[in-house]
Amino acid sequence: MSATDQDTGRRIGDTVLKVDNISLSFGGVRALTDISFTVREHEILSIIGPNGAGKSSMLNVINGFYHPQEGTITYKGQARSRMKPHAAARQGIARTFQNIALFKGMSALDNIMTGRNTLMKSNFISQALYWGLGQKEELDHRAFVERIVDFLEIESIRKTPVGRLPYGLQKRVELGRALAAQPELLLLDEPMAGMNVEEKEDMCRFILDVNDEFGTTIVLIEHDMGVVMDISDRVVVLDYGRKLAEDTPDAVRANQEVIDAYLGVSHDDAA
Ligand SMILES: Nc1ncnc2c1ncn2[C@@H]1O[C@H](COP(=O)(O)OP(=O)(O)OP(=O)(O)O)[C@@H](O)[C@H]1O
Repeated sequence: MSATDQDTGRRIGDTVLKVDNISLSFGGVRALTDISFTVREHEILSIIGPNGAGKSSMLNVINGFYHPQEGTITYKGQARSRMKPHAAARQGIARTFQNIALFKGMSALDNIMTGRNTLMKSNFISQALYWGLGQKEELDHRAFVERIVDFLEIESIRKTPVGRLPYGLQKRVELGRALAAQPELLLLDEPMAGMNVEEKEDMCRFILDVNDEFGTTIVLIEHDMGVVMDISDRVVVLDYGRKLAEDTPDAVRANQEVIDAYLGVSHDDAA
């Protein structure tokens, strides 16, 4: 299960996201210090590092949840020091969260539908005025959501309230909701945390398929080194809010600083 260009026929493109000298503090806590790295179009880039290294904070800076004190994010050629999460969503950035953030009482289908919100053009007034137009848009959105349901192989649970689903399937629905926004850049925060081996294999397959079939660029945080080494084109290593390495999986695995800080010691969830 390797994600090299040769295997998948993907073409890694130019830089789509550039993180430049990002520093972020919460009061006296320095979460990120002078972090720079690039993400290329169509690649799968993993961010790894010990607990508290700043991985989730980095994703939150990329999609506008956190505003760094220093540095810039350049996405599709447009540089900014801060932006709002809905602006990031409109520009094609979607994410999932470490702890599942779904509407537990709503069906899998309706949860995935909420991912279409940023793409809905007709608001309440225009829907009232041009009922036919709003109806057509609704049908298009529903059709797209059904495609996602097919793609993620969750037909049998589409009507089930997500709170009743096993954890692995909830994670899959959350991925579906992110995909509903048709993202160009997908940020996944520990998509396989808490999963058994079989669920992890399924999720790996879906991530590779999303990347391959939709051409989606993916940045993911993952603790399972087997998964990281298998599916990543490149890996960024953080430690205490600083970048230790940005390289291919093989080079990262052989990097003595990374081994000393992270790979050489036992840590949560590491395979
Ligand atoms: N909203 C916040 N308020 C205060 N401190 C925060 C906040 N978010 C993160 N931090 C702090 O920033 C540092 C980095 O946290 P972050 O969650 O980004 O690390 P992480 O590498 O994702 O950790 P984990 O692997 O445990 O999820 C930690 O010291 C954390 O306590």
